[in-house]
Amino acid sequence: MTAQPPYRVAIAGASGRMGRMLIEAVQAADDCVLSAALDRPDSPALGQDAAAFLGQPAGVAIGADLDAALAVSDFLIDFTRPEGTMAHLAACRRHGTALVIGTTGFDDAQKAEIAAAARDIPIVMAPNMSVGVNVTLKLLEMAARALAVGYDIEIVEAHHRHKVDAPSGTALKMGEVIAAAQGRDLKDCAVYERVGHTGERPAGAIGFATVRGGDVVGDHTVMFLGSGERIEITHKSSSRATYAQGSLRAVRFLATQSRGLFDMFDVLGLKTNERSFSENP
Ligand SMILES: NC(=O)C1=CN([C@@H]2O[C@H](COP(=O)(O)OP(=O)(O)OC[C@H]3O[C@@H](n4cnc5c(N)ncnc54)[C@H](OP(=O)(O)O)[C@@H]3O)[C@@H](O)[C@H]2O)C=CC1
Ligand SMILES: O=C(O)C1=N[C@H](C(=O)O)C[C@H](O)C1
Repeated sequence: MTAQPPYRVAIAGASGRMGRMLIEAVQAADDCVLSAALDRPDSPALGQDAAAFLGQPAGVAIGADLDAALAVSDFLIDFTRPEGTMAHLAACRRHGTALVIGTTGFDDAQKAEIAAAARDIPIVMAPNMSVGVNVTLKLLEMAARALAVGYDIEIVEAHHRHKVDAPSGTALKMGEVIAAAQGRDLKDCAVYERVGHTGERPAGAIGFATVRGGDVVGDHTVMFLGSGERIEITHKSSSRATYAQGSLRAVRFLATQSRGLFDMFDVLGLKTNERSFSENP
């Protein structure tokens, strides 16, 4: 697609935590206009102005008619739940609408369906749209290569009490990036639970621990635990605005793509041609 500014952006999950943040970001952006705002058919928010919470109405009512919304939009930004995203994906494919997916918690079949849709439409999908987290992922790649032998790896994440999936999409992505940098597959080494008589820690495991409570926006720490030292790499979000700004960067990136599945490394120019662990022992 080659959309020209102002980009017509529809927001799904309009009354959610991220939906509101995205509406505020679109309203503040010079090169975007809010073209539609979507929520579930049974949402009490239907019919309300999408930006009423800002005290400055957008002139766009929150609706549930996906086809009507996409008919007037170039882009859809989706921060909802996996089942919502899958419905939005099918509609975007029908309409040729570019899609930014921030939702987390997809299973393998859903991920395969998203990849298949990307043969027809351009999609950016990332479990974390913030610049800081994506730079952290690059730091983790480097640390994982350098600390591949003799260091146990544990990933600890904390989020607000309303989060419904665990571990977070970001924590899983960190595990994937680390495993890949060491020439491994996370599926073969992830440990998600420990309770009772667990026995000693298996060599090579990548462990996950989850904290839920209060209003924590999103904290992630990766520990590389060796003998006599440990390295901790931490990212802490203090505002959801970073996710919204990253999503708008994804929109601008997609404006020049006709199809394909991209991530925030593509959007931020962080893709590198570093040799893999197996090529670079
Ligand atoms: N990639 C990133 O950078 C980030 C990703 N996220 C992810 O985004 C998602 C949303 O997070 P958050 O905004 O906190 O969640 P909220 O629960 O606050 O908002 C979700 C919104 O989506 C709506 N929704 C829920 N299910 C469906 C459905 N089946 N179809 C259509 N709409 C639906 C909700 O409506 P209702 O309230 O009526 O259920 C609500 O408006 C999560 O998966 C989260 O992990 C969050 C922050 C950053
Ligand atoms: O649900 C959230 O809030 C967040 N979800 C994403 C995730 O699962 O990684 C990103 C961020 O951590 C906030």
